Amino acid sequence: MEFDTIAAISTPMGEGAIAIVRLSGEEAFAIADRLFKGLGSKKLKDVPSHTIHYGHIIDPATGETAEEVMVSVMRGPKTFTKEDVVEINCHGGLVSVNRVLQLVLNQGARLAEPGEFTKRAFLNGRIDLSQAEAVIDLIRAKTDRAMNVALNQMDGRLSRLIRKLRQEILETLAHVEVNIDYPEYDDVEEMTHRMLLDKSRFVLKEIEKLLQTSQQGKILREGLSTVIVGRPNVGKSSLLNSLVHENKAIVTDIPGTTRDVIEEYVNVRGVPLRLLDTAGIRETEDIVERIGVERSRQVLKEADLILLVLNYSDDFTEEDRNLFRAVEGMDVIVIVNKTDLPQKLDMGEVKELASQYKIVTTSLKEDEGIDELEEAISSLFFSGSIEAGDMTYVSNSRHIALLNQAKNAIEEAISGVEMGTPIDIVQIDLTRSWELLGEIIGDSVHESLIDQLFSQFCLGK
Ligand SMILES: Nc1nc2c(c(=O)[nH]1)N(C=O)[C@@H](CNc1ccc(C(=O)N[C@@H](CCC(=O)O)C(=O)O)cc1)CN2
Ligand SMILES: Nc1nc2c(ncn2[C@@H]2O[C@H](COP(=O)(O)OP(=O)(O)OP(=O)(O)O)[C@@H](O)[C@H]2O)c(=O)[nH]1
Ligand SMILES: [Mg+2]
Repeated sequence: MEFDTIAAISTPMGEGAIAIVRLSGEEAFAIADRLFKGLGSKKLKDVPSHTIHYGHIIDPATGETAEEVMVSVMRGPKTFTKEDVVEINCHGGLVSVNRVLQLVLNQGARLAEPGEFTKRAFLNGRIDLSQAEAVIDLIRAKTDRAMNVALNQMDGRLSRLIRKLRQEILETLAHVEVNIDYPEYDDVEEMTHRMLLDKSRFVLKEIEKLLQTSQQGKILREGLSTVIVGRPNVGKSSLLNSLVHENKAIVTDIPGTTRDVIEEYVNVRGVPLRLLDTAGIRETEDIVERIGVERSRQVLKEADLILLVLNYSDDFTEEDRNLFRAVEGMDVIVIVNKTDLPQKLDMGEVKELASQYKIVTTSLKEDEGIDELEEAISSLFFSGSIEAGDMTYVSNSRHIALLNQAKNAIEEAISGVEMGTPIDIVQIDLTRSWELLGEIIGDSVHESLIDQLFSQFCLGK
């Protein structure tokens, strides 16, 4: 495939030691050669591939030196994009790289769109769609485990498994075709049914196995959505601050301090939490607070984990009881806070209501109980057993949705065979599952989806 030559700054905007302007495409060497002056009169187009060269960038309009650089030269197809790639390593700092980028664009390169380098790696066939999506996950990974999941997917593990399943389905379909051609043998129909069932059940089991990893996979990728709830003034914002080890949320002794939902990412012993501090839930006349309380109820519904905070130095109220009702059936840790103050709370009542939950007592003021809470969170979700190392996880909602649809199609094929539905109907279901699995790796996906996926990348990636 032939594309124009693109360029972008591939390092973050800001001061740093080095910043890179990357070029990819047919004209990459020619454009670089019009700007680069190395020692002697060597031309980048003539140097061996995968070598790096010291020299200067000269503004052709003025003849003045614009930058002192190192230039990497990589000839396609053995490059990230499979095209000719030049990377100009500039001094860090915004003026320097922007100046070099501008000169490169003046020479005919086009400014790359976000994700366009990776998109080319996909369009030129170096990686498939799920591998490209893993590149985004890798950049966004907030913990070691999330990074390992992304690395595995980038390495093509998920792709290989999906390809294997598609191959199984294809072979099954081919066998059915062959058998249909020999209807004169009596046992052919019987054989066809047997094989269809065996193969479909095998594929179904593999898809189910993958889907079973999706909950943990999603948590590793997006963080466990953890909502702190409790009556006003019990110490919810203090809890958020303790867990993130920073004063992120405003804490005062005025009930109703937090008005909006506050979101922070924190890594608790390898469990990535997306921590949400909410407005204390109570009936209120204050309009701003009321909106906040409504939002608290909203985020509650989407939570993976609830941290329900009670006040040790206050009576158990009807509002507390309502909270327990609101979180019924969810994963909950009950936190009894302010144990440094005199006890008023009836712990017997709490223990009764929270019989199926873990209860942790804290004094956030005295910095007590946080260790126990962190322990409770990590043991609740990983029971110490999760290791991203060797597992193939599905973590991407697009993949999960497609796997679920493929699963449904296979299930329909199976029940079709069992109920004696005509074989051509069963073939349609199997073909559909084959297509749905194909969308995961980007065989048979719509162009607008591809554009939308790559636009999530950062500039220069
Ligand atoms: N300077 C720099 N560092 C970088 C990147 C880059 O583009 N530039 N990468 C950008 O993300 C990552 C490295 N990823 C890469 C993946 C594949 C190839 C590549 O050339 N693959 C060839 C085989 C190369 C060979 O055999 O020597 C291929 O698969 O055909 C290059 C970089 C991280 N570090
Ligand atoms: N004595 C004592 N005071 C605490 C403790 N934890 C929090 N506080 C105090 O309780 C008050 C309320 O704390 P916040 O963290 O703002 O409570 P909140 O639940 O976020 O309150 P709202 O946002 O109004 O719903 C503040 O004055 C805190 O300093 C504790 O363990 N002991
Ligand atoms: Mg608060």
